[in-house]
Amino acid sequence: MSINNLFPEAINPQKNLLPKEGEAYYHGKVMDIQNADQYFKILFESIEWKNDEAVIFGKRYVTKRKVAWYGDRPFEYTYSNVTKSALPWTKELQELKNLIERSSGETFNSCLLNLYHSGEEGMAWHSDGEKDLKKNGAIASLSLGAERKFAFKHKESKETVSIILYNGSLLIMKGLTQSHWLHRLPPTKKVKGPRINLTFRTIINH
Ligand SMILES: O=C(O)CCC(=O)C(=O)O
Ligand SMILES: [Fe+2]
Repeated sequence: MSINNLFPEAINPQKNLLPKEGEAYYHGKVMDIQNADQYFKILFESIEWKNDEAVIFGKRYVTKRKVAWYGDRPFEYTYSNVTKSALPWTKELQELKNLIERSSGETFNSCLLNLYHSGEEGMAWHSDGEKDLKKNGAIASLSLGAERKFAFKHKESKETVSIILYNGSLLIMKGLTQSHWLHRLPPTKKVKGPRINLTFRTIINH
């Protein structure tokens, strides 16, 4: 396993982190710490956070991690077998969407937010290949709050790539990434502070 960005000067948003069959670009920090901390605080207080639910083999699970779903229109989005309707953008989410669109050169029409209260909450291996998402569309992941490790694992070869997601940093996944790679946010006892992650996405209507 390799940690690609131990040194911030080595961060290159043009460099693909994945060795094959996908594209992931780490932009590092796209805002200063003061801004990142301010956005964290506002989102923590103003977003309609709900515990995530998942129905797996008919059994309902409730996670400690909280989630929220916003978008251009009240898109219905099925995530972990649970369908949610998107809420309208708040002022701050609209600002962050604009920033992320300028930084990435991509456009997005929705955002899934995750709130991890501490390092003990994470997200298991998965890919974001839901049928409502634009196929091979970009997903932009903005991190606020505690720094966390993030890992990719190739579905066949099992090779892994890991990075550290800084406060105020942006990661873009696009192309074949979701078809060929899993990703996760590993839980860790070392991180005590909370983190908010925003994944901007493009939903399509069928
Ligand atoms: O919190 C993260 O960095 C990952 C979130 C994620 O993978 C997702 O919401 O699909
Ligand atoms: Fe994901």
